[in-house]
Amino acid sequence: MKVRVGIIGATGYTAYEAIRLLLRHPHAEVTAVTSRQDEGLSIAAVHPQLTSRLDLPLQPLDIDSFAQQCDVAFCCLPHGASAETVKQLRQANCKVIDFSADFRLTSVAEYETWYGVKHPWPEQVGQVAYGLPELFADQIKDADLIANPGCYPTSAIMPLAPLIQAGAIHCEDIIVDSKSGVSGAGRSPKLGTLYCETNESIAPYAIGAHRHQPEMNDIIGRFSGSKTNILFTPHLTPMDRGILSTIYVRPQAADAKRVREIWRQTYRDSPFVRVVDHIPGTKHVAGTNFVDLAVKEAGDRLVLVAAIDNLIKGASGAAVQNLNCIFGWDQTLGLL
Ligand SMILES: NC(=O)C1=CN([C@@H]2O[C@H](COP(=O)(O)OP(=O)(O)OC[C@H]3O[C@@H](n4cnc5c(N)ncnc54)[C@H](OP(=O)(O)O)[C@@H]3O)[C@@H](O)[C@H]2O)C=CC1
Ligand SMILES: CC(=O)N[C@@H](CCC(=O)OP(=O)(O)O)C(=O)O
Repeated sequence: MKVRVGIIGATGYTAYEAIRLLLRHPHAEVTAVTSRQDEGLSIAAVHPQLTSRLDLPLQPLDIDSFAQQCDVAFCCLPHGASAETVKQLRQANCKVIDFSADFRLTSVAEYETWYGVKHPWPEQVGQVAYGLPELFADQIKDADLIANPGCYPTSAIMPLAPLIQAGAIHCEDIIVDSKSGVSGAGRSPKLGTLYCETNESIAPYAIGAHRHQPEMNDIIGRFSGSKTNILFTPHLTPMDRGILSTIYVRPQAADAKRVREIWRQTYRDSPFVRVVDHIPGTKHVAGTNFVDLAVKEAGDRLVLVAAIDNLIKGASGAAVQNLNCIFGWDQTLGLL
C-alpha cells in the first residue's frame, strides 16, 4: 500500500511542485488537497498542468477528516499561519513536513522577534528536525515533524556548514549575497512581485534584516565552536525560479582545492550535491533537486557559489527527500 500524502495550502506554488513530484513517486500518492478560497474546485482548475493527471477536489481543512485520509501532511502554508495547523495535525497523529519557517529556529524569543507573532506551540520550538538530509539525516529518519529549510538558507548552509566544521574558514566574517526568482515570494499577488515591478529589474531587499539571516546563523552555528556572523542580502531577479548565492569568506589555511575536498568528503553519499569546476548558474539546476557548488580564489577571500531551484531543493524536492528519509526509502525516489 502507498503512503498517503495530503497537501495543505494546495493552491500555491510549492504545493504544485510537490504534487508534480509525488505523482511520479513509486511509494506515495496524493490523497487530499486543501484550500480556503477555492473549496469545491478541482485541483486541476487551479493548477491546469495537473489536468488528467490528478483529479481531486479542493477541500477546506478539517483536521480529523484530513488525518483519516492521510499519513503525512505537506503543510504549504505561510509562516505564522502554519504553526497552529501543524500542532493540530500532530495531535491527530499525522506526520508533518512543514514548509514554513515556524519550527526552523531553536529559540522562541528569536522566532517572535524576527517573525513578529507569538508562537502558538513554543514547547516544540527547538525540538524539530531540520529537513536537510545531507546534514541531519539521523534526526530526520525518526521524526514525525520536520521543518523544511528556507530556500535561501539551503543555498548558504550547504556550502558553509562543512567548511565551518572543518575550521577551513573564519566564522565571524561571512557575506551571503543571494539572487532569487520571483516564485520565491509565493503565488499570492503582491505589489513587489507584479510583472511590471520585477521585469527587466533587479534590486536587493531586507538588507541585513531578512528573517533567513538568523536561520543561517542558527543552523550553521551548530557546526562551529563559536557563533557565526553572517551578513545576508537577498535580491529579487526577473526570472521565474532559481536561487544563486555568492558567498564571500576568509580562508583559514584552506585554498579552493581543500574546499572542494571537504565538500566531496562531506557529501560523498549525497546524490543531489554536485561539486563542479565550472561556475554554476540557476539554469543548470532548474526543475531539479540538485545543489551545485563551486569555489574560486579571489585575493584574500574565497568566493563560494551555490545554485538551487528554490521550488525544488529549496522547498518541495527537499520535502520529498525528507519523506523518503522518514520511510527509509532511497533518497532519490520521485526526484530523479
Ligand atoms: N516559494 C518558495 O520558493 C518557497 C516557499 N517556502 C515556504 O513554503 C510555504 C508555501 O509557499 P508558496 O507555495 O510559495 O506560497 P503560496 O503563496 O504560493 O501558497 C500558499 C498557500 O497557502 C494558503 N494560505 C495563504 N495564506 C493563508 C493563511 N493565512 N491561512 C491559511 N492558508 C493560507 C493559500 O491557499 P488558499 O488561499 O487557497 O487557502 C496559498 O495558496 C510558505 O511558508 C513559504 O514561505 C519555502 C521555501 C521556498
Ligand atoms: C523572493 C522572495 O520573496 N523570497 C522569500 C523567501 C521564500 C522562503 O523560503 O520563505 P520562508 O522562510 O518563509 O519559507 C522572501 O524573501 O521572503
